[in-house]
Amino acid sequence: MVLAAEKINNGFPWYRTFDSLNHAVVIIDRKARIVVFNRLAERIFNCSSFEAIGRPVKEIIPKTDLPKVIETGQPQFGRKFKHKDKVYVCNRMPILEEGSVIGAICMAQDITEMESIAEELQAIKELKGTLETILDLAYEGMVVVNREGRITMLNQAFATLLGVTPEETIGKPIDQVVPNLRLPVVLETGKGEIGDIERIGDRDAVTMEVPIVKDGQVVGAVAKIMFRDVEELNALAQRVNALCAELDYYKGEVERYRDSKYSLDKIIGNSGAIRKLKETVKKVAQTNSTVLIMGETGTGKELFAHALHRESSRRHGPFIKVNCAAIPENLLESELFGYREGAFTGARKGGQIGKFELADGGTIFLDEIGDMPLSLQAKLLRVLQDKEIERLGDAKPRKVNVRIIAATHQDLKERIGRGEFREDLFYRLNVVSLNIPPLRERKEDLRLLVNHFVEKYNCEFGMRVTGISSDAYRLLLNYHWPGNVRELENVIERCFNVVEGSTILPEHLPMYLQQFGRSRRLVKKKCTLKSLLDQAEEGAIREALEATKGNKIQAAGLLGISRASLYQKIRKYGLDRLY
Ligand SMILES: Nc1ncnc2c1ncn2[C@@H]1O[C@H](COP(=O)(O)OP(=O)(O)OP(=O)(O)O)[C@@H](O)[C@H]1O
Repeated sequence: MVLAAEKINNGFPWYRTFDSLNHAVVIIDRKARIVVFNRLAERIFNCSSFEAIGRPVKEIIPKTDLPKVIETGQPQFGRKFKHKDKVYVCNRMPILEEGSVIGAICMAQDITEMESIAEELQAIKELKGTLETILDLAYEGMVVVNREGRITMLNQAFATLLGVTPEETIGKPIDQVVPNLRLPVVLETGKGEIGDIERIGDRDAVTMEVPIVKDGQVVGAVAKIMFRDVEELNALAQRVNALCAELDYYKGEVERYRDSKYSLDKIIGNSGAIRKLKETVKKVAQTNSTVLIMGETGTGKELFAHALHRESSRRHGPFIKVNCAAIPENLLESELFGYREGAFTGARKGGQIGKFELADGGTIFLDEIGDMPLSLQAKLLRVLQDKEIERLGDAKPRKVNVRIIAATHQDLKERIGRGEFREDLFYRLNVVSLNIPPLRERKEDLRLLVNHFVEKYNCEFGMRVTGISSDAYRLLLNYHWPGNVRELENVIERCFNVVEGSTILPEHLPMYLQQFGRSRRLVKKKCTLKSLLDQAEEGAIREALEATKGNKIQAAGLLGISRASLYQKIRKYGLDRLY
């Protein structure tokens, strides 16, 4: 820095003092020409003092107001200005000599950092204000204490419970304000306590108390009221329990009804009738037509209904089965169509969705349709025509996108004749019909079915039965199977309970089957009682020997006769060559 009037004051370079200040200093004379330009000024305005001194200040700092100070003689304090991304604050003052202005001085300081700190502080202040408002408006009561257990914050909700104002509690020890809270213990142990029931004001509240930990040290603690009243919690728990129970009920219902278990390949049978039915199912599955499945009990009607659903484009939708015969008549309507809340005494709150709505986008299987009451038949007819349902007690029609498959073991024409089934409904349902013949009319399927069930029960029982003896099979073949495939399956399952070796023998079959075989033989031959008894005895001995693989001791045991007696009878019937 160079000074215009050099080295006065005993040669001490006093002007150097300006360089040691952490302010930028610019001094001008009466004509606004620069006389002092210190080192910081040089750096800020990127101009050396050598260049600046003697030049009009406006040439070096065009925006400065310093000449105005000379004009007015008035100082300016705390003026902010920006220069190259930095913020400065400056004071400008006139320099006086004997009352007249002989120049002016400007001292500027870089406050960029302070500015950003101030901005941050402002943001924090605003955030604090917002948080305070949130805490005060919060429904839950909240209180914060410092390390000493003195209250630093208590929100309005808590204050209301205590009947005080938040302000009057600040700074007070927590145990004086809320004696029952366990905050002092939490401060001591550093462990949170959640779900305690504590008396606050005039009620038992459920609280949560947790320490505030900073750098591993407990610096305070906070308590929050989770439920103002235990009763509130009880009510909530009851509500949650009720909702869970309801959810379980619906989950169970959906699981029970939604799943269509059987595909076409699960239907066993190679008879012409079964093959043709499978072909029809594949074709019909591509349409939305209503299907009526007819057949005796146990012929596999439900199996075909499942397979039809699985083959159709609705396979990802629900498959809902309704057994019209199993549901009491007075409940069937609400079961099928649902009901509105308050539709009848005992109706669930919120009403209930019916099976038709549950099947939306999928298939509804109306099993035992022949048992549907006439009043409901009329309603079902409307659903078939309009594709919409009405919940019980609710006149608002609801569109449903459902494919209907109905099944019956009854002769519907006969029922129509007796006035028990609507003819118009029969024709609406019978758009496509599948007639499943009884097992006795397709005995060629018997072998496959037997093998299938033997395999199934081997898996279920963990056994290794390889098959059925020819005698036993003959008995099955001769039987008329009134219960069809279901009955056959039951017979095989029963055999698994009694079979000992790897083959199912006649005596493993139920007695009625064994007797059925014999009585048919006997009736055909028109024998005398004596010969009938002999035949029965011979048959029993043969079966016992077959079952025991010729072991006479075991066979005698099975028949409940002595070994000697068995030998005698073997000889009598000429069986000694065979066994
Ligand atoms: N072709 C088949 N292949 C394999 N299992 C079959 C067959 N037909 C029937 N079943 C079995 O027989 C039992 C009865 O079948 P399903 O319930 O489908 O008969 P249904 O005709 O609907 O009887 P119902 O009229 O009594 O309701 C089931 O266990 C089923 O798995």
